[in-house]
Amino acid sequence: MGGFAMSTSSGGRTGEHVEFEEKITWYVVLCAIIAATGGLMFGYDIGISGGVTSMDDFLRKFFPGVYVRKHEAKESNYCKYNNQGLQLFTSSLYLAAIVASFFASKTCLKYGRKLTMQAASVFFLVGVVLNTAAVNLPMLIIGRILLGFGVGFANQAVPLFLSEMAPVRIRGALNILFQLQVTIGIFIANIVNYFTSDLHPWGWRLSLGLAGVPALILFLGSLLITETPTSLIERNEEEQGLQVLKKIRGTDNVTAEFQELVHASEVARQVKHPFRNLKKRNNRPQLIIAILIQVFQQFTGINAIMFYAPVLFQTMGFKNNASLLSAVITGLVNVCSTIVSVVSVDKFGRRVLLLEACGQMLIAQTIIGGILAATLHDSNTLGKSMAVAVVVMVCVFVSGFAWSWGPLGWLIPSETFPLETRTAGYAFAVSSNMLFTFLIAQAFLSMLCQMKSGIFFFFAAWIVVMTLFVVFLLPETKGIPIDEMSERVWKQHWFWKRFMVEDECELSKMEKGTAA
Ligand SMILES: OC[C@H]1O[C@](O)(CO)[C@@H](O)[C@@H]1O
Repeated sequence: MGGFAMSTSSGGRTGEHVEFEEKITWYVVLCAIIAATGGLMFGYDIGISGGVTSMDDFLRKFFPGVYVRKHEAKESNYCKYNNQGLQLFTSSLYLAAIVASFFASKTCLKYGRKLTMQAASVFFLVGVVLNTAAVNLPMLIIGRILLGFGVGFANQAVPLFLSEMAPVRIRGALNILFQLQVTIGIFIANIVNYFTSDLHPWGWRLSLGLAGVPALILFLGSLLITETPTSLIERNEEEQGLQVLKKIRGTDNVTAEFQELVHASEVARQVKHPFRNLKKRNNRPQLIIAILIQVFQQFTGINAIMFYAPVLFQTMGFKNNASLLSAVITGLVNVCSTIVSVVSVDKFGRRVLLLEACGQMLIAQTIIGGILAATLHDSNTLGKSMAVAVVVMVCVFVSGFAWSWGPLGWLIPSETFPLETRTAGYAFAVSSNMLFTFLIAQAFLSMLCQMKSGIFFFFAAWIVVMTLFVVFLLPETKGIPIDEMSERVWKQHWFWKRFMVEDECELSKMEKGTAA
């Protein structure tokens, strides 16, 4: 088995340190890249809706009222796109994904991560067909709901798959391949929109139809990849789990890691109701963090920019093409900065990236808000230099987000839950992301209309809150094997350790119960 690096990391579940031998094999990297195309589907969708909703042909067909308003000079730019139906087009996908993530947590547990990914691609493909052929609003929205099922299933299965496959030493990097593909998806979508906006009257159909490409890649690719050893062992296929572990680690010497996985799955098997178990005190730290990190990710205001960048730039007085082009630029910054995260997250750790980015995003949001407040009062356009300054600040904001809250919102929840609550706990992370993505998608244009430039100060205030959250409540998880998090992270943390005490009592009760 080919490998391109040799690594050992410490393992051992009760404080004793056992060495894991693990090569980083090409096979593991290939599986990770294929699985991460789930992120491409999600990202393409995020990027495509903003552009499509600013295309005249699309508006004329499905939202004629908005079309008329867009071209009336008297309407304030801030309110042109304020239409609940239009926002529902963007946000219905996320509503569906909230529900889907809970179903997906069950399929992940029962049928595995791989099958859940395949289901995701099938939902997505059917949704794409409906969207591309849409002749009326219901068809469009039903298509979006199916896409939402696809996204919910993929976002649940893919990051878990990546964290479980990864050798500890590069767990952060491999997991971030998911978010990297999200950003690539957004970027490709921005470029597609830039070209299709000139194809009248069917350019929007092409934009929506091309979403089928990543879904097809995920479907075909998932036939080639393996299930994770964790999931195999969890489903009583221990022998196969052992073989897969040997294959992905590139060595036969996997006994220590295998034993840890078997132990984790034995503990997990005693838990009959993972969702009920999540309510226990000792699971609270992971759950609170998984939810908050996703809520905060959305309250950075990222999707105000991702969904509505073209609309936002038009609000600032950019012409149609200039605003689509600016969205392409921010999309590129998003991809490149996520690569920074891939190479630095396992070196500098999670907290450093999150905190640095908070400073950067706070400055950018405040400056954007300041410029808009100062210049967009009387006229509907920014001067040239101010327009450039806004685009630069949007890039500063996006880059900070892209090497921190974007990827780590998925990474941290996927690496902190013990196996017995992992899929259930992770479903809360996914659904919180979807819920708050939905809220921002649904509310942003109305908020922009009401609060005008104040909306940027609103997001800036949240960034202050999330900085405090990281400083005081978020422990570092870099380089720690997932099944040792409880010992080495939660029980050591100044605040969260009080939640873990009960764990000991319960464990000993449980052990006595099994011994009796
Ligand atoms: O890259 C930006 C994108 O990343 C996400 O936060 C997902 O992690 C999306 O909500 C956002 O649109």
